[in-house]
Amino acid sequence: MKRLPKRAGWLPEGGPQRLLTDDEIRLLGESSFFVRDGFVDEALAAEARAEIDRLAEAERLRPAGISRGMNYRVEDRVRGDLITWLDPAEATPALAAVHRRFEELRDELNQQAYMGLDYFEVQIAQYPGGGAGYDRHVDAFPGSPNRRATAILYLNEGWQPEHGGVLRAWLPDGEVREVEPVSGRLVVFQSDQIPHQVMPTFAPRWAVTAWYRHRSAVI
Ligand SMILES: O=C(O)CCC(=O)C(=O)O
Ligand SMILES: [Fe+2]
Repeated sequence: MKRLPKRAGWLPEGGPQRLLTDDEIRLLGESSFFVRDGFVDEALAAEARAEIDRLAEAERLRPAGISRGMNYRVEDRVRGDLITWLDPAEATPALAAVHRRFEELRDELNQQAYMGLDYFEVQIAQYPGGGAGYDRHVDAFPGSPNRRATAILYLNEGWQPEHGGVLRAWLPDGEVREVEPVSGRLVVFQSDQIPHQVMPTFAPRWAVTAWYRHRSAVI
């Protein structure tokens, strides 16, 4: 059979466009953590933030709790954000586009890092300012078949150091990283490996977080 000729501009050199770089994949393996800027462009970030504000105005966000089931409680000294879960079937356009981006990220993590992620859930969180934060925690217990990867996208245009609200993360090699939640920035880490904390926030702070699981995981 005759092979199709290569067409310039059809596929980039080296095959389909990849979302993650080799360095990011390597960092996720070695440090369980990486940060990438520009995961979504400014216009999409601004529109997603506006859509979250409209959800807040419609009182669709509620105080986040800690723990699940019988231990669930709202404890705003531990965790001061307002949240809702993002249902792609009902999402407004920019938030639906953000959801698709997280889906592409899942596919890429599976293809490049063999993470076996089937299922993910996406949470929208807004910290109101006034010193709200989230105490040090891990998103999954080590070795449990629960959350495998966490990806956090920030939507805060014009973030200033005096706004606080950095993500502080303790890496396995002892390094402590501080990440400013600037618009379009994505943080990805292995959910059971990285204790982290949202430092007190003195301006409203928006984040969208995806947690990726394996199909067999107990919810
Ligand atoms: O917004 C952040 O930077 C992190 C939030 C977080 O740790 C969580 O929701 O589990
Ligand atoms: Fe967390």
